[in-house]
Amino acid sequence: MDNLVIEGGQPLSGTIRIHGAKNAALPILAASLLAEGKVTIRNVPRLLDIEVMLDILRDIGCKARHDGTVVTVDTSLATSSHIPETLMRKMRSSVFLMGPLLARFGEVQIYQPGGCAIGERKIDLHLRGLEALGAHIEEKGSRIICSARRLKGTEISLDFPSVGATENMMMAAVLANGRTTIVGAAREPEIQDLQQFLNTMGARVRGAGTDTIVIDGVESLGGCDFEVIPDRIVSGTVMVAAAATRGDVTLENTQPAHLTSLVHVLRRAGVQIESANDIMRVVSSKRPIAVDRIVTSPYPAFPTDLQAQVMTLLALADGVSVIKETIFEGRFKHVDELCRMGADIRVDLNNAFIRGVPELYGTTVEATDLRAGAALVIAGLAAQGRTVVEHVHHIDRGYDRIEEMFQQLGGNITREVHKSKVYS
Ligand SMILES: CC(=O)N[C@H]1[C@@H](OP(=O)(O)OP(=O)(O)OC[C@H]2O[C@@H](n3ccc(=O)[nH]c3=O)[C@H](O)[C@@H]2O)O[C@H](CO)[C@@H](O)[C@@H]1O
Ligand SMILES: C=C(OP(=O)(O)O)C(=O)O
Repeated sequence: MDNLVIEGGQPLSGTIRIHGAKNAALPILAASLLAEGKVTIRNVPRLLDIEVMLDILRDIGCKARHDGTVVTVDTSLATSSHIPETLMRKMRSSVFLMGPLLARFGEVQIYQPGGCAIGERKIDLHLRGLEALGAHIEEKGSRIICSARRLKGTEISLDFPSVGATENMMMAAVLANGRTTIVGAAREPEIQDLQQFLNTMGARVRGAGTDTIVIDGVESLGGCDFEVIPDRIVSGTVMVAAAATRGDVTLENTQPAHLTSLVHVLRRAGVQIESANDIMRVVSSKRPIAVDRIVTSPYPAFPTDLQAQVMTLLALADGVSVIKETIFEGRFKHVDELCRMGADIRVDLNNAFIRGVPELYGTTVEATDLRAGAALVIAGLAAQGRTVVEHVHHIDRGYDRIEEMFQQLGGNITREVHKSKVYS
């Protein structure tokens, strides 16, 4: 397993182009299964989760290539709707295959998905939604078999605006008979991107970005050429890193409108931010100011996927900040590691009380999940001395070579590649 080695204390500066969004590309790749024809998807980042999704598509008979940032998928030879447990368990997003495979083959066999250990992450809303569309669902241990001759449009009401369940319902409903209305839908930008992709293939979906999505089923979908939106969480990570190192960084290929809640928090912390079109500039020369209360909630509120990174910034702030995590119960695993670097953070249930310290100090820390890992990289870049971040494979799920991204901005960060030992 690789490590990242960081010599901290240098302000980041320069310009960086933000890669495509993991959380948009993954459901879009799954949705490509709905097409009769070849699909070209651009701005697809080179990430572990994307590789796993392409491996699953290949395993069920599709042809899939990833050249640079362009993915081509030909689903005409897809023959199987059974996903092996080993592949299902490699990431949470394998669950996105359920809706499209059911719509296309009338049957799907999957297993409980894997993913980062950040909380319970049930899939009951996905299953209940498919049942409402007429699917018969059988659960045998971790194996789940869903079947339906043709799904039938209906009204689905989500108790919680789950991103994945909203996306799975949209993908299942596009080929259903009649109209489906999803009430209480998630409103994330990635859902709007999925709507755009489905409509480019010939679907009739509207309402994404609001809490009611209406899908009029069509008989078939065709191939298309589509470009994925920039990754707002990668943008946010870079912005926080610029602020934590008191740097001056310009982001290109970003979407300021997707980052409003983060911009508010950073401005309250005293960070200067300017934006125009798809460019943002983040400048900070002073110690950040504490932010009294941040609450993670579904979009457009503050995203859970930026909670850990912002906690690193506030660990260096002047004063006491409070962060409440309402989405995942296990998303404070970075706290112990930040404390090992000198942070003063106390957790009480889902509240973190962060008493800012003037400096963090480099040491060896472990990335326990994707965004916890990103937070530790930011801490390492801002800290005095040398930080080693272990278990980098978690970070590789969501950042395309994070060390190169920060090297471009002057960060002193390198990867130690560890080849597995061969025992004779
Ligand atoms: C690939 C992708 O897009 N991942 C994102 C997606 O994950 P994901 O789609 O898994 O997140 P959800 O919005 O579904 O989950 C939010 C909450 O709902 C609960 N829940 C969800 C589904 C369900 O059937 N039952 C249930 O109880 C979850 O346990 C969690 O507590 O949204 C999360 C919340 O913004 C982000 O952190 C992830 O980065
Ligand atoms: C939790 C995340 O992703 P996933 O849903 O793919 O595990 C994330 O991107 O921070």
